[in-house]
Amino acid sequence: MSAPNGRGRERDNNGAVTFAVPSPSSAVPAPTRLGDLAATFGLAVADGSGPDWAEVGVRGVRADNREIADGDLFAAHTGGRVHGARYAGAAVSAGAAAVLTDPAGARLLAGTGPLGVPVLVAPDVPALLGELAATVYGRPAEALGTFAVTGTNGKTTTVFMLDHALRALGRRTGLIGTVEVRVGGRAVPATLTTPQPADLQALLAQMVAEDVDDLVMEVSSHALALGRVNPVVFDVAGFTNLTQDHLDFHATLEEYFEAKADLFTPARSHRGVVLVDDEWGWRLAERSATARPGAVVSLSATGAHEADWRVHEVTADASGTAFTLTHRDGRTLRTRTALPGGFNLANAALAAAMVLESGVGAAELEDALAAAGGLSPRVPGRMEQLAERPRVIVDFAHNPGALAQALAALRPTTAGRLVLVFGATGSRDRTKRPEMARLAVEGADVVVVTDDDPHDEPPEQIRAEVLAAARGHVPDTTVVEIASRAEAIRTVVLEAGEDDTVLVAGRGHETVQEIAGVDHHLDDREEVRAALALRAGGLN
Ligand SMILES: CC(=O)N[C@H]1[C@@H](OP(=O)(O)OP(=O)(O)OC[C@H]2O[C@@H](n3ccc(=O)[nH]c3=O)[C@H](O)[C@@H]2O)O[C@H](CO)[C@@H](O)[C@@H]1O[C@H](C)C(=O)N[C@@H](C)C(=O)N[C@H](CCC(=O)O)C(=O)O
Ligand SMILES: Nc1ncnc2c1ncn2[C@@H]1O[C@H](COP(=O)(O)OP(=O)(O)OP(=O)(O)O)[C@@H](O)[C@H]1O
Repeated sequence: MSAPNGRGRERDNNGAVTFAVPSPSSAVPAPTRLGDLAATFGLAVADGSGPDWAEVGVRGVRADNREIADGDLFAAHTGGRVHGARYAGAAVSAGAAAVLTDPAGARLLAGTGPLGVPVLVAPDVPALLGELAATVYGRPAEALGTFAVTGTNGKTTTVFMLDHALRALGRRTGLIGTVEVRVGGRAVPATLTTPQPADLQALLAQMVAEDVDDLVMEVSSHALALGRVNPVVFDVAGFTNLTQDHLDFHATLEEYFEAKADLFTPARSHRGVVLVDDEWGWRLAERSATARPGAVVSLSATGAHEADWRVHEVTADASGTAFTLTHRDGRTLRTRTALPGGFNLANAALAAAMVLESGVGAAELEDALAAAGGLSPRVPGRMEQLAERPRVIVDFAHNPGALAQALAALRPTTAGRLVLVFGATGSRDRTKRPEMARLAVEGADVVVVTDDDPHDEPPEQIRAEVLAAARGHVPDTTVVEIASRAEAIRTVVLEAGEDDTVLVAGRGHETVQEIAGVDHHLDDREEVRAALALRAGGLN
C-alpha cells in the first residue's frame, strides 16, 4: 500500500482534499466575524492583532497553507512532523484573513515579525477545529442525509454500494473515501480515507452548495480517535467487521475496537447498523442495544436468527449472488450483487439495511435496485476482474482478514490453481506479516512474494520475513520470491493456465509505490493489462 491513502510515510502532498476546479460562487459562505468565533470558542487574541481584529470576517477554515483561499482562517497547529505555524506566512500570502494557533505556534510567530493579520490562540486547536470549521461553513452536515461506514475491511465497497443505491433512488450524492472524493459527478483522488476536520467541513459545504442530497463516507478508526469528523452526527452509521490492522497506531485490538465503537454513540450517529458476523460486531451490537435500545440494530449476513436484520435465501450463479434481507418486524427486500465473495454479500446487505434504516421503504428500494442492476457498482481495485481465462483479479486485501476472505471467495470458483502475488508493507505493523504468510500458503496453491510499499525498510528484509513464515508453515506449497512487483505480475500472468486464477493482492487502486522515500509509479492494473497484452501476443 502506498502513502497517498494515509498508511504510508508522510509527504508534502499529503494534505487536504481539493477539487481541481474552482468552487461555484454559491459555495462561498457569508463571512463569520472573528469576534464571534473568539467569544464562542474562548479564543485569546495575540498581541499585534490590531484594534479591529474582531470585525475581520473569515469565509473558510484550512489547516494547510496549500489549501488556503482568499478570506480563510489558517488553523496552524502542531503535527507529528512540523508545526503548522511555520506556514503562516505562506498562508497569509495565499489570502488567509487570520490565523488560529496554539501557544507554541504563537511563540513561533512572535519570533518571525508581524503577519499583518489577526492571530487567535487556543490551547488545543485540533480539539476544536471540527466544531469551529462547522460553524464557519454553516453546519453543512445538517443539510445533508449522512451515511458513515467504519470497520477494518469493506468500508470502500460498502460506501460505493450505498452511493449506488441512493443514486438508484434518484438522490444526488457526495462520496468521501479511500479511493476518491466525489461531489455530484466530479471526482478527485483521495489523500486520506477520512479527511482532516477543516477539509471535511469545507467539502460538506461544497456538497451543500452543489445541491447534494446525501453524503456517504468512510470513517477510519484514526479519524474517530483524532476527532476528524467532529461535530457531525451521522443519520446512519454502519459497521462491517474488525480484524487485525493498524496496530502501529492503536496500542491494542481492544483500543482499535473502542475507536470504531465510538461511531455508534449518540454524539456521532442517530442510528446504526452493525454486522454481527464476527465477535466484535456482536459486542458492539449488544453494548449498543443496552445503551441505545432501538437506535442501533444488528444485521447478520450469515442468517443468524438473533439479529434484527438477516440475510437468507441466498442463491449464487456465475453472474453474482441474489439474497433476501428481512427485518424481524417484517420489512423485506430481495436484491443481488455481482461482486464476488461472501464478504461482498455482507457489504451489500449492510448498504441496503443502512438505506432502509434511513427511512426508505423496502419496496421502493427493491424496485430502484432492480432497475439499477442490483448492488453492483464498479469499485476500483476491489476484486476487480481484468481477465477471464486465466481469471486475473486485482484486490486491495492488505491485512490478514481481507486476504483470507479474498482467497476463500476465489477458491470455490477456481478450476485450476489459485496463484497469489502479494507482499507486506514496510515500516508498519510487522505482526501482520507471519499471519498473512500463513493465510497465503493455506489459501493459495502458488504464492509469489514480492514488494508492496517498503517505505523506509529494506525490501529484502520484508520479503525474507514473509518467506520464512510462509515456508515454515506449509513447506510443500510453491513459494517463489520475485522482488519487482511488475516482474512478479508479468511472470504469473504469462505462466498461468487458462483455468487458473491469479490474485494480485494488497494495492488495489493505488498508483504509487514508495521505496526508501522515493515514489515510483506502479499500478497493478496497468501491469496486469500489459502482461495480458504480452500473453495475447505470445499466444497469437
Ligand atoms: C497520524 C495522522 O493522521 N497524520 C496526519 C497529519 O500529520 P501530522 O499531524 O504529522 O501533520 P504534519 O505533517 O506534522 O503537519 C502539521 C500541520 O502543518 C500543516 N502543513 C504541513 C506542511 C505544509 O507544507 N503546509 C502545512 O500547512 C499540515 O496541514 C498540518 O496541519 O496531518 C497530515 C496532513 O493532513 C496527514 O497527511 C497525516 O496523515 C498521515 C500521512 C497518515 O499516515 N495518516 C494515516 C495514519 C491515516 O490517517 N490513516 C487513516 C486510516 C486509513 C485506513 O483505514 O486504512 C485515514 O483516515 O486515512
Ligand atoms: N466485508 C468484508 N470483510 C472482509 N474483507 C473484505 C470485506 N469487504 C472487502 N474485503 C476485502 O478487503 C479489501 C478492502 O476492501 P475495502 O476497500 O472495501 O475496505 P476498506 O475498509 O475501505 O479498506 P481500507 O480501510 O484499507 O481502505 C477488499 O479488497 C477485499 O479483499
